[in-house]
Amino acid sequence: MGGTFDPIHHGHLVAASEVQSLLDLDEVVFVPTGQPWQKEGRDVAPAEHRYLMTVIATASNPRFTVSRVDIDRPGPTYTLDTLRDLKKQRPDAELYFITGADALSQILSWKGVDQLWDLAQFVGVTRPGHELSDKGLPKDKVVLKEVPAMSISSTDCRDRVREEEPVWYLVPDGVVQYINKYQLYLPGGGELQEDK
Ligand SMILES: Nc1ncnc2c1ncn2[C@@H]1O[C@H](COP(=O)(O)OP(=O)(O)OP(=O)(O)O)[C@@H](O)[C@H]1O
Ligand SMILES: O=C(O)c1ccc[n+]([C@@H]2O[C@H](COP(=O)([O-])O)[C@@H](O)[C@H]2O)c1
Repeated sequence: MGGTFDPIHHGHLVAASEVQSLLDLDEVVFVPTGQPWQKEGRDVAPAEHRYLMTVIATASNPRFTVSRVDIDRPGPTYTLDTLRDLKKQRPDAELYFITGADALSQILSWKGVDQLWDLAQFVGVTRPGHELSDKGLPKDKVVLKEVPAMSISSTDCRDRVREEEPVWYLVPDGVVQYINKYQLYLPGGGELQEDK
């Protein structure tokens, strides 16, 4: 499952857990984006913070892992590269790429979309406020799944932190504490050790 995870929240985690169970997947690899080019113009927290929050959020699930392939690759993040890198690391694996309904509806705008279908199956999952559809997508490469509705977005979590409203229970406890520790999403916050 690829995502900017700024921050990772229970919508991501429930979707991943549900797809793991429905498809009986051995592993769900969370892949935080390096430079999410379709989010250019937005302030995105440093990749190391997003990576570490993803590690904290997934640590207790033995089937969840986190990959650095996208944050360690320079330049804009393209799923074409993500899937090629994951395939190199797991040559025998059958890959499934999990996306929410909003991301799936944008997939035709992704780099080299025609080549994506040969690299993985795509699993589109329901997300409140977004229509889940495989219109215009190859039917044999895309599967649609209903997951428990979690009306949570990273945008809302960031806004809440900024407004000093709670994000408890929207994100895992360790992620709340991480956000507080580094003052993420607050003016002047989010500095990493090496920034200083
Ligand atoms: N509540 C949710 N339910 C189902 N899927 C979700 C949910 N939130 C995010 N996703 C999916 O997870 C992937 C990564 O999402 P992303 O990290 O951009 O989170 P986001 O909440 O959409 O962030 P932002 O609000 O900053 O745009 C995308 O495929 C997205 O569709
Ligand atoms: O490959 C692309 O061109 C592309 C364009 C936009 C998004 N994606 C991927 O879609 C996933 C969700 O992205 P986002 O921006 O909604 O967090 C993440 O893995 C991104 O790298 C990929």
